[in-house]
Amino acid sequence: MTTYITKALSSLATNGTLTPPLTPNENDAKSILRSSSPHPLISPEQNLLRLKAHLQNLPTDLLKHVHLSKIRREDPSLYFSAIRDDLTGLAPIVYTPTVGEACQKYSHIYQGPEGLYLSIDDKDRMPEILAEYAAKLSTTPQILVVTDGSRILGLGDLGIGGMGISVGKLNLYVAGGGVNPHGCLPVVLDMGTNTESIRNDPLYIGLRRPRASLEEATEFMDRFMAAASSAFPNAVIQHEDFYSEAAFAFLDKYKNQYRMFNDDIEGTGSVILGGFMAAAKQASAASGKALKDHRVVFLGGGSAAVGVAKEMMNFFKMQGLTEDEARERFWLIDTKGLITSTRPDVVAGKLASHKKYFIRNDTEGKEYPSLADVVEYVKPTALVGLSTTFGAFGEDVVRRMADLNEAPIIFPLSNPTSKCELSFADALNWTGGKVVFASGSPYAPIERDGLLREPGQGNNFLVFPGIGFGALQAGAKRVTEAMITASAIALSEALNEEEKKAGLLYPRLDRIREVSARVAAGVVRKAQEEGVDTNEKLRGLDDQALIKEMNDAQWWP
Ligand SMILES: O=C([O-])CC(=O)C(=O)O
Ligand SMILES: [Mg+2]
Repeated sequence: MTTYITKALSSLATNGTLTPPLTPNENDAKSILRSSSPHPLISPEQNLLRLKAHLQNLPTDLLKHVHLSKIRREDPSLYFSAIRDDLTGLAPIVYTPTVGEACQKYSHIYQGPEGLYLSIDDKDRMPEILAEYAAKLSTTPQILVVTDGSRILGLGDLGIGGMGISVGKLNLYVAGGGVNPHGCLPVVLDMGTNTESIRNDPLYIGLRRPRASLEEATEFMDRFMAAASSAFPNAVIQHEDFYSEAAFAFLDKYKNQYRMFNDDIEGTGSVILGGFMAAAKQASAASGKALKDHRVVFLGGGSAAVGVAKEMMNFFKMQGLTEDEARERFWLIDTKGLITSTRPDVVAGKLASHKKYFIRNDTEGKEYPSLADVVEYVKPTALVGLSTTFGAFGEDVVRRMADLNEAPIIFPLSNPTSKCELSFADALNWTGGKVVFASGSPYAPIERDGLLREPGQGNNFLVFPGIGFGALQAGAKRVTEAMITASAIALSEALNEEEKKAGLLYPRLDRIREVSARVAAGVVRKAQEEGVDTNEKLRGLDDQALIKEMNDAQWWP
């Protein structure tokens, strides 16, 4: 068996694919038969050591990802023991950035089903298919992560390859949130893909048709949401990586109807609000500027950008600003420049509806097409990137941010690293070390001026496991906006003294279980205050007791 897999993996290393599929030879087949009963002398500890040693020998992160996926299917306890043992080291393999490459090559590295694959061709049979699937499961799903693959990280439309992201998110639900792996159901809704190279790939395992229109997709989603909520009545449904228009449309449509939330709009919004609360404090301490006077420029106009900007408005409301005043703190730039009321496409009524909220009315007919123009005009204290454009925060702009600010806040958040607007090293160099930094994908710490500088990772995995787990534990009927904001506040309060001293914006990854329990407790508390909880056992507990309940409910490998 091992030789077979080693051969397959080395073919993947040299060709980048598993083709042609290798067939085990006679000896391999014999060893497969022999290995079917457990070896009496092998302990779980030794298995873990063996897995680590094997991973070290694999030459690329993708091969490590593929090997770990196999282990997860065969032995979830070993898999999650490995992640528990070294989350910081393995998160970049099982999650971003490597999961992005795994989604791109999904049909090439496919080794068997990992969850529920639903096709738009079956849209009329959703209730039967889901009921049948539910009947076959030995445990009831608690968390569903569902994508249509239409906008995977910053990598675009990957069709059925989006399954990789549903699986990746659920890895973090288990490792970070403490959800039982048997309660996790990854789902991909195959509605075609507009990426021609994927459609024409002979190995592609999805529908070879252009992506369904939003109207067709909505019809499918309506049926899926209804059937999934009826087949798994207690589950929380997380929407992931839908393209912006669909993401907003589905969130608006379903948030008051089902126990669901959108991770890119709401999860990313929460995590950046949480990090910005710490960043703004640091920057204001350095500059003496009032917290309410921060000015935030966004590069990007997608679901994550608009979701984050809306969620960040809560920061300014906490400083006493009205909604209109809070909105005035944000300038959004999409592919056509700063979004102004006088821009020709805006005048022509062609602006996507989710961006309309942030149209600037105060630019007196002048347009600002580039980021550098906007920085000169706004003189921002903070720059947030959700543009999916690698290197979009160029040297001139970054140096200018450092001229304008004692401690410029720069958050290049696009994922994976190949789409990130600015590397941590460049951010430090071009600001002379002044930057307050968080990125979406991980960067390693860097020593500078005798200090170890640790970058923040403003990735929604710091909150979505807690949001989902909290909603589940509360038996929440809905996931309300206030519950999302509560998750951000709980995250910001989870920083311990050592982390604050080290200037971190986010808690360290090795405390993720504790942090998720706090986030979950914050979510439960807010659900109770909003009257959407149904779990009476959690009512009337003080904060410490609630956090303990969340900790105790976590699954461990
Ligand atoms: O998956 C991640 O790393 C964060 C995220 O939701 C995205 O980029 O769409
Ligand atoms: Mg996402």
